[in-house]
This record gives sequence, C-alpha cells and structure tokens, in this order.
Amino acid sequence: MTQPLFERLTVIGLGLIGSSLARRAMQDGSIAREVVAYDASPTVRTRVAELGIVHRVADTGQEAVQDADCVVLCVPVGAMAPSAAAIIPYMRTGAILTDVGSTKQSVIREIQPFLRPDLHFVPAHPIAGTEYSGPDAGFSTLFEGRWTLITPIEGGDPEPVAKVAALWQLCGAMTREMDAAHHDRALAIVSHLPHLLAFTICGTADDLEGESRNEVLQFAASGFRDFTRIAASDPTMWRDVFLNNREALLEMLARFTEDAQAMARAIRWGDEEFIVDRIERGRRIRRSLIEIKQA
Ligand SMILES: NC(=O)C1=CN([C@@H]2O[C@H](COP(=O)(O)OP(=O)(O)OC[C@H]3O[C@@H](n4cnc5c(N)ncnc54)[C@H](O)[C@@H]3O)[C@@H](O)[C@H]2O)C=CC1
Ligand SMILES: O=C(O)C(=O)Cc1ccc(O)cc1
Repeated sequence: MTQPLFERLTVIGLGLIGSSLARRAMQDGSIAREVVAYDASPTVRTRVAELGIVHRVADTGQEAVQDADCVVLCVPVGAMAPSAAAIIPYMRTGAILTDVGSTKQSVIREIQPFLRPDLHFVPAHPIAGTEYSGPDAGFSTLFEGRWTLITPIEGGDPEPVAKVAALWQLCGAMTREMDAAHHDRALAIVSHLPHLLAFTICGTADDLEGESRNEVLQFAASGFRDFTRIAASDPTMWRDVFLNNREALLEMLARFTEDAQAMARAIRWGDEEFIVDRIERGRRIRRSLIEIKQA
C-alpha cells in the first residue's frame, strides 16, 4: 500500500464535519494510519466510540494531539481559539494545525496569538454541509465534488498548505486558495446572508397571529419549505458565524435591504419591467449554477 498522507490525524470536535472527515479517513489508509478524536462533550466522546468511526477517542485534548502530524479543529468558530490554545502546547514540532471554520479572518486573528513558530497553521473551509449536526449526522461522502477553500496565512510554508489541499482532495473535494478577507465577503453573500434570511423569514411567519400562522404551516409551499430546511441549522454554530463575520455580513445585509426596498417600490408603483428584470436575474443565476454542476 502507498504511504498515507499522515501517520496520525487528530480530529477535534466530532459533529457533522469532524465525524464526516473521520469516517472518510477510516475508509482506507490513504489519509492516515491512525485517526484519533477528542470532543469537549463526554456524550459525544461516548457516541463516537460506540459508532467506531475513529481508531481511538482521547479523554483530553492534550492526549489527542500527542504525536499527531495533523490536527483538524472542527468546533464552532467561537470555540476555535480556546480549543487551539488548549492543544497547541502539546503538539509535536513540525505538525500541521488546520480548521474547517465557516469564517476565516476571525479564526486566523484569534488563533495566531497562541501559535508556535515550529507549527504550521493552515486555515481551511470545506463548503459542504447539511442542516444537521452532531456525530450521527456525518457521512463519509459529504465532501465529494464540493469546494474546500484554503486561506493560507502570510509567510507560511507552501508544503503544509499542499498537504491540507491533499487531505481535502482525498475526501473528494476540489480545492482553491483564497485570501481570508475575500473568503469572508464571498461566504457572507452565498452562505451567511441566506441563513440569516431563512432564520428571519421563519420568525416572521411564526410571529403571524391566529389563522394566518396556522395556514403558513399547513400550506407551506416549497418556497417556504426550502427556507425551513436551512433554518433548521444549529443555533450555536450560526450564532458564532454571524458574530465572527460581522462586518461583511452587515454589509451584504445592507445591500440586500436596499435591493428589497427597490423591489417594494416597484411593486407599489406597478413597475413591471423592474420586477420582471429582477426575476429573470434570479432565473439566470439558478440556471448557470445547474450548468456549472453538470459541466
Ligand atoms: N454544518 C455545516 O454545514 C458546516 C460547518 N462548518 C464549520 O465546521 C465547524 C463544525 O461545525 P459542525 O460539525 O456543523 O458542528 P457540530 O455542532 O455538529 O459539532 C461541533 C462539535 O464541536 C464540539 N466542541 C465544541 N467546543 C469544543 C471545544 N472547545 N473542544 C472540543 N470540542 C468542542 C461539540 O461538542 C460538537 O460535538 C464550525 O466551525 C462550522 O462553522 C463548515 C462547513 C459546513
Ligand atoms: O446546508 C446548507 O445549505 C449549507 O449551506 C451548508 C453549509 C453551511 C455552512 C458552511 O460554512 C458551508 C456549507
């Protein structure tokens, strides 16, 4: 058998993303010879052991990262810095520390003070997920055919960046390097704002009184249903994403609000051309996405 990418891979946080990565790494020996896990929740640790999706579950972060050549932080973005601070002193010289957080500038800013010069930090973000969370929600094919964006830190070595890219490619993902600020603006519009809108529209519907509210739920057509899928996502994860991509998200929300107001004005004044133009733009975007997927 060919050499695995890593001898020992440690996954910290065994929710949807961490458990999916662990499951993939356990499928064959291409990613790592040994997969070790640690989660702050004892319930999750017990469940991961029951599921048998790693070789070993450690009782502490310190124990989990010992002798690992790659450690992947798969915790909510607000927990990245404390979980990094707790393990960095125990990582072996030359090891790679990477993460999967949905925001990149805040994670880099908050982890950097704890970094050691003999470690390599490679921030990354697999753009793949579902509305479910926890170790039972993961599956080994989650990353197949999806992008993983890598946002290397300034002055970092290229070799660990290439290894993290190889890790995600072995999971079936396509990889691309990107500046962290660019990442956060792009994700604000394509992921964070849509989640914000989904949570909000469900709240708006829920606030309706009496009959209207019951009807919303009873006759929920596919448009509203599509929003409820996204709105079922984990509150802790999304609270952290919103608070850690504050600037870009607020900018996109302000732009959206302006555009929604322009639509309201067109409806009020019966501006058919404007309304049709907006709808056609939506259609074009959807069709181009489908073409990209089929290509
Ligand atoms: N859910 C999604 O669709 C995607 C999530 N992400 C990112 O991946 C990360 C993980 O998300 P999910 O797997 O969905 O979350 P999850 O809620 O399913 O799992 C997170 C796990 O981290 C553990 N945890 C929390 N704080 C910890 C700490 N200090 N030390 C050790 N373990 C800790 C929790 O007990 C939990 O088991 C987040 O940063 C999120 O932004 C990235 C891509 C997609
Ligand atoms: O389930 C969905 O619609 C998602 O958008 C999944 C997702 C959630 C968060 C990310 O940072 C990346 C992907």
